[in-house]
Amino acid sequence: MTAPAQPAPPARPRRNARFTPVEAEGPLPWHMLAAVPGIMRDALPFLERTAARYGDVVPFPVRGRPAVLVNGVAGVRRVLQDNHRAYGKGTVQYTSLSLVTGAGLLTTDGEVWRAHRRAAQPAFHRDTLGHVAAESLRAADLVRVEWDTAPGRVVDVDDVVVRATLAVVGRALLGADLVDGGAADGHRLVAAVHEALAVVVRRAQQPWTAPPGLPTPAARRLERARRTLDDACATVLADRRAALAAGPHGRGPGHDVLGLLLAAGLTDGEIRDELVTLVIAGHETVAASLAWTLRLLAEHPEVVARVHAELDTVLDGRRPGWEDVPRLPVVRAVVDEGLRLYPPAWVVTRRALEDDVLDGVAVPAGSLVITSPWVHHRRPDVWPDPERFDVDRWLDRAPGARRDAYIPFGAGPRLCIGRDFALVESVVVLADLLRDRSVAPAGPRPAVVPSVTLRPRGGMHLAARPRR
Ligand code: HEM
Repeated sequence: MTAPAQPAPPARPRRNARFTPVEAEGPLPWHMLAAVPGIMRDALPFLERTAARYGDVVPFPVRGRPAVLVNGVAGVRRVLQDNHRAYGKGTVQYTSLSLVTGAGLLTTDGEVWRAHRRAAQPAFHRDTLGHVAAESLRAADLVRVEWDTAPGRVVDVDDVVVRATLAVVGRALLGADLVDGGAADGHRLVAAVHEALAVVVRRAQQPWTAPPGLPTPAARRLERARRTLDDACATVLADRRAALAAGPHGRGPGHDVLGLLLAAGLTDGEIRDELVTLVIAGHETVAASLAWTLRLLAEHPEVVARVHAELDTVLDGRRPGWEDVPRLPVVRAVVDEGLRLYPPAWVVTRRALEDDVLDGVAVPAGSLVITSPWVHHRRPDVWPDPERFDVDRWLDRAPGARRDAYIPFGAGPRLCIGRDFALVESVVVLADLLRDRSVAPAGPRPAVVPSVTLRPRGGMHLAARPRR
């Protein structure tokens, strides 16, 4: 005899129904209010807690257009890849960034984006990145010199890699020396980028800040920083035009990104926006990744020993080159694992242009959709013991589910144009630095400051030790 069917328990009313039309549980306004000071200090634990408590689609209780945190592997994949046409870049994150970058690849949509991406793409093709490896060795030299001359061989790695990676972007993409050359002095350029981004981040965190155009102190700082960036770009462009007028030069107008953009007929204003975008997107991201990865290595001498064994076998004492990159799987696994735990682009946002359904939840057109590589890379169902720095995740196991749950460079058509550039640079810099040395912590692991990228609070002080 079968038991009589039990009536289904009445569906529990959604506690946040008054505050969001998105039919999933999420925090209530007073939870958000209580969380604000913590979010302002460090948004990452809040995002982690929220995802762990509410699941794959979490609406926030905001007035106006809904805001949803999307954590599910399928949901994030749908936003960035499978249904990418239904999502645009009109979010606070990107409109604030465009105050500095203008309408560059990171912030634009539609035809302008497509045309500029098509024009720039050949400069980033995997087969053309030999010069990135060569420039990365010069970057490693910069770090090496600082390390070898610093008292106690302790340096703020973060400070030096930011300048080193700026030099790589300048020379590899624009044929310009942004650190020691005439375009701008590196410290000033780095300071201008930081200044501009600090204002942008504050704007993104506090949507109630003064409208652009009001002469507030922050607006004046932003304007000064923009002028430094504009001057550097104008110098780079003028130098290239002068060189072209003087006859064929070096890699010519058609090969590096500046040459490609000129050849595609972009206006000076459009080129300025793309150059600022590439300088901003292309150096602090790689620098943050290198700084955190070196810190993880400093805490894991057993992994450094495996790196040393690989470098001894493959390089036998010489410096690494581009052709070595595929032959260094352990170094590459270190880079991949570093990017998993410290994805510099820790949040990626979109505006829903149409109604959609994400992980079974209807998300209306106009919603702000927030995805977080930081949260995604810590899903315990995909990444067992997620906080563990475990390079064997990349060496021993088939990609399986982790392929879709690993998004340090985004996914789909808006995948980072500089992905392979960054990977070549990171592998070559790490291989060259570790060839003859180890790293050791000089103090506790710094706190993470989730700004435009993940910055180490107070810098990243590490000691270099000669190899035993
Ligand atoms: C570890 C280093 C890097 C990380 C983690 C990173 C991360 C990302 C992510 C997550 C996106 C997608 C954003 C979105 O979908 O909204 C992106 C886009 C982009 N990145 Fe990177 N990036 C890195 C290095 C670079 C480098 C080296 C360059 C250039 C030299 C670069 C240039 C760009 C540009 C131009 C875009 C916009 C692409 C488009 O939408 O067409 N990035 N990056």
